[in-house]
Amino acid sequence: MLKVKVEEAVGMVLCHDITRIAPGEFKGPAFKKGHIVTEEDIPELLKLGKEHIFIWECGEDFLHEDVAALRIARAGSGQGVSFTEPNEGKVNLIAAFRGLLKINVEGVCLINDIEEVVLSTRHTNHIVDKGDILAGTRVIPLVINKEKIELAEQVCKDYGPLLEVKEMRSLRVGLITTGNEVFHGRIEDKFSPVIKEKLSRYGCPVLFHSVLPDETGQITERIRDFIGNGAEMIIITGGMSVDPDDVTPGGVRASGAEIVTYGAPILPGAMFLLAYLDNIPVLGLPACVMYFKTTIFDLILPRILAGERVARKEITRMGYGGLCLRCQDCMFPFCSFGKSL
Ligand SMILES: Nc1nc2c(c(=O)[nH]1)N[C@H]1C(S)=C(S)[C@@H](COP(=O)(O)OP(=O)(O)OC[C@H]3O[C@@H](n4cnc5c(N)ncnc54)[C@H](O)[C@@H]3O)O[C@H]1N2
Ligand code: MOO
Repeated sequence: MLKVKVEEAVGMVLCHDITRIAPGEFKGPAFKKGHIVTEEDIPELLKLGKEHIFIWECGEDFLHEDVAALRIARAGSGQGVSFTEPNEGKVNLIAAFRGLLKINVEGVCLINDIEEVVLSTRHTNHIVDKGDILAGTRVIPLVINKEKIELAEQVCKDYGPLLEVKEMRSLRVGLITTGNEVFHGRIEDKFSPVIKEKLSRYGCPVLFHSVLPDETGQITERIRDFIGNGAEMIIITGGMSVDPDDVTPGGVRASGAEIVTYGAPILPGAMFLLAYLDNIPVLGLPACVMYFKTTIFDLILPRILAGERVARKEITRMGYGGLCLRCQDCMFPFCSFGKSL
């Protein structure tokens, strides 16, 4: 702390509140701790009886907390992320449009490893709406050594934007319902309405829909037909487990699709299949997707619509946070389900 004459304090940072009292009218801080003194403040300060004030020794090597927070926000924000003006030293990062939030978790950890620097975020890979808060950043002291902020900026450079929002586009879907019991009319198809309703939330139209028996050849042929006719994503239900009549994975394999995974460490969703045929995603959805409100489908679909090609390694990492607690009142995404690393 340094005592300086108010006339010499322009550009310097106040290190205590300065109170104004007008009897019966007002009592409160006229100037707040952390305020940068301006030319116009001088007469006001003199009127308040302040000829000297205490300021932080904020030389060339130091940055005001507002400036520091803005610099971290600017360096860490990628496409689809805007940020607010500082408020009491804190800058909020905000979604500029609806989309899939992507966070470079490793980069965020490195930023927080820098002493006195804070970047606090939501979870990655979740859908955010326009205007949603994504993260908050600030530094702990009122002024901070410039080198720390330069280091934070270097981390952002090395790791790419730490936060971005990816736009999701709707895909035209070819839906294949398998199962002899449905095909022969022994039971009513209750799976397709669930899938159609979920897809409609993302604006994805179901262009084609077939109900097929448990026959590998027919499944293979229909996948190819749908793609040939313009389907941008194939969804197949039924026949995903290990019973003799569960032939869907075989049908997908025979189409020539590259299987990313058959099986996923997500409950519900263990019997999930993901494959790509000519870059078209082919999803085999186990019956749990029909029964449970939230499943692996809710974790994978947004990523596909955001244009990501999901690799097996990413699916295996989903085991951490992959257990749905099946709460009576589902609060997803405000729960631990799908909060993988
Ligand atoms: N022997 C084993 N059985 C099951 C296992 C296992 O590991 N070994 N895993 C269980 C898990 S976990 C799941 S999830 C399901 C996966 O089932 P499938 O996706 O193969 O579904 P299906 O066996 O074809 O059907 C299960 C059940 O749901 C009814 N169903 C299917 N499609 C429809 C439809 N369109 N409309 C109405 N009802 C439908 C079907 O009739 C069966 O009753 O497997 C577990 N079993
Ligand atoms: O394998 Mo199932 O977990 O209920 O999809």
